[in-house]
Amino acid sequence: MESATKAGPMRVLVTGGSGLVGKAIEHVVEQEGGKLEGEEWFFLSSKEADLVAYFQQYGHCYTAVIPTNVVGPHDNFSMENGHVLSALINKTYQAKKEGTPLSVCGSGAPRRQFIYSLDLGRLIIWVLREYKEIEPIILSVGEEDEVSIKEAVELIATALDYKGEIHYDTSQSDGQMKKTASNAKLRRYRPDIVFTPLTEAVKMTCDWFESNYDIARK
Ligand SMILES: C[C@H]1O[C@H](OP(=O)(O)OP(=O)(O)OC[C@H]2O[C@@H](n3cnc4c(=O)[nH]c(N)nc43)[C@H](O)[C@@H]2O)[C@@H](O)[C@@H](O)C1=O
Repeated sequence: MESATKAGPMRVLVTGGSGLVGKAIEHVVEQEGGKLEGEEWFFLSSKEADLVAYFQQYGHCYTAVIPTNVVGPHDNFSMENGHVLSALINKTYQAKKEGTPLSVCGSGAPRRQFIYSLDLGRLIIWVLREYKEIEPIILSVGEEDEVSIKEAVELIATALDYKGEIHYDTSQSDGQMKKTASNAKLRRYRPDIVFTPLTEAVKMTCDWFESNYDIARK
């Protein structure tokens, strides 16, 4: 850590700990233009955020991003502890294969905003290069793009061509009904941004899961 801080100018960014965000950044850097010369990036998971003080001490520029729920390839698709859409993609895939009903936790009524991981990766790279504030920035689709879990389940069923029964298990927790986040600050900086529509994001993630079933985390 100490030698890293002494290596020269760098940007430090605190993100959530999710593996798919790292993969998305890797992909964006490889496919859409590598690191510029002289750029040093350092990512901290939110669990390591206390290290921020360490970087401040050495005068390095840091900031934090706050993404909302994420969907995309390379996530953990575990039915027990995956993020909601990834867990549901795997559950739907298995239900189709086994001819069993799809079981969704809770009523399906809670609402969430989902950002496609590659959109998030692009935004994180923009933050590293251009965003100079220390105050965190929410990286999210708009409030108008919030969907219910039930609507998201229907997108997955269509993408995977699942025509079986969908059971909403209300003995399981709904969690928070809403966590609506405003992307007004992001919009002020980046009025040009066009987010991948959720239908496409879900379809691309389902296609990736089906094609990479053997290697997917699950
Ligand atoms: C990024 C994000 O990652 C994590 O969140 P998450 O698990 O992806 O999603 P959540 O907690 O925002 O919502 C899940 C909603 O969806 C329903 N639901 C239905 N069926 C399944 C299911 O099969 N798995 C899961 N996980 N949820 C299900 C479940 O009842 C609830 O209403 C958190 O660390 C959160 O703090 C955070 O920021």
